[in-house]
Amino acid sequence: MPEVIDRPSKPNERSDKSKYKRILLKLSGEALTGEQDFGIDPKVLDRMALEIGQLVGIGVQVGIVIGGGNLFRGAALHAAGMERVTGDHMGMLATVMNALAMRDALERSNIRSRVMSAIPMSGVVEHYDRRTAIRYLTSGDVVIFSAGTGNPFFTTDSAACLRGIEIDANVVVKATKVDGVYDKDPVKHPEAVKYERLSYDDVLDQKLGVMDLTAICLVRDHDMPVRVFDMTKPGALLNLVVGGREGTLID
Ligand SMILES: Nc1ncnc2c1ncn2[C@@H]1O[C@H](COP(=O)(O)OP(=O)(O)O)[C@@H](O)[C@H]1O
Ligand SMILES: O=c1ccn([C@@H]2O[C@H](COP(=O)(O)OP(=O)(O)O)[C@@H](O)[C@H]2O)c(=O)[nH]1
Repeated sequence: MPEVIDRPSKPNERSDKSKYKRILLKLSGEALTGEQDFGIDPKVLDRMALEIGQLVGIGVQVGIVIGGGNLFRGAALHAAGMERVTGDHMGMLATVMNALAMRDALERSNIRSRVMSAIPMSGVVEHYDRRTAIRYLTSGDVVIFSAGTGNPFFTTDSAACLRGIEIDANVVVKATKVDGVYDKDPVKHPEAVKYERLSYDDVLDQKLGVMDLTAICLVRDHDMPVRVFDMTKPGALLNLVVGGREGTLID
């Protein structure tokens, strides 16, 4: 008999409070640095765990893709003289470290969670398997997808869009340091104007830098909506998931 992988389960019984049943949350590695210069700030992780716990509490299934930019980025290592593919491998391994730290924070908050890796790492984390991931999500576990896509020359934004499409999430939610997509980088241009809503083609045509263009092409081809919001704003994630107007919607 074929395996049933998408049956309703207890955690979803309360998802009527939420606009979405299943989300893919992209967390940037840099956000984990918090007040520090490098690495992982446990205080930031604890706050994120609290916010993710609120979603689980209303029955939302949460998949997470975590970046590695707080530790290593392939492009930066390459610019400093390292071979690019080696640099990208280091970047992907950095995302596994962040995922372990995130799982630790979630579990300290009594939120059941799993880490899967696109690169096999027996004894440390499970190897990514889509059907298993969907089973975990359906049973209410948070699933952290680490090691990006498993391939060099990609980013964790692309990994987030890829996993979001694969697990049939209702939306990809990108957590950043800015509160949405602007007509130009708001960090460099304080006069930049924020968009409430944009089409995929608007982002591509205007080359808006909030997400890499490979990722945008992928979500466009699969009609996967993306919401970009400010993770440093307390309560923003929950507000967005219950249908509040947070950040910018790309669809
Ligand atoms: N048009 C834009 N709208 C919003 N943010 C933008 C735009 N162009 C560039 N950015 C930058 O993109 C960053 C968000 O992307 P993110 O992936 O979280 O950061 P990083 O690439 O440093 O990991 C913001 O901090 C912002 O400075
Ligand atoms: O599918 C992937 C995802 C990530 N990376 C590498 O991992 C690094 C960390 O990811 P990213 O820069 O996307 O992290 P974030 O900006 O979200 O912290 C990247 O710079 C790449 O070097 C990769 O090679 N393939």
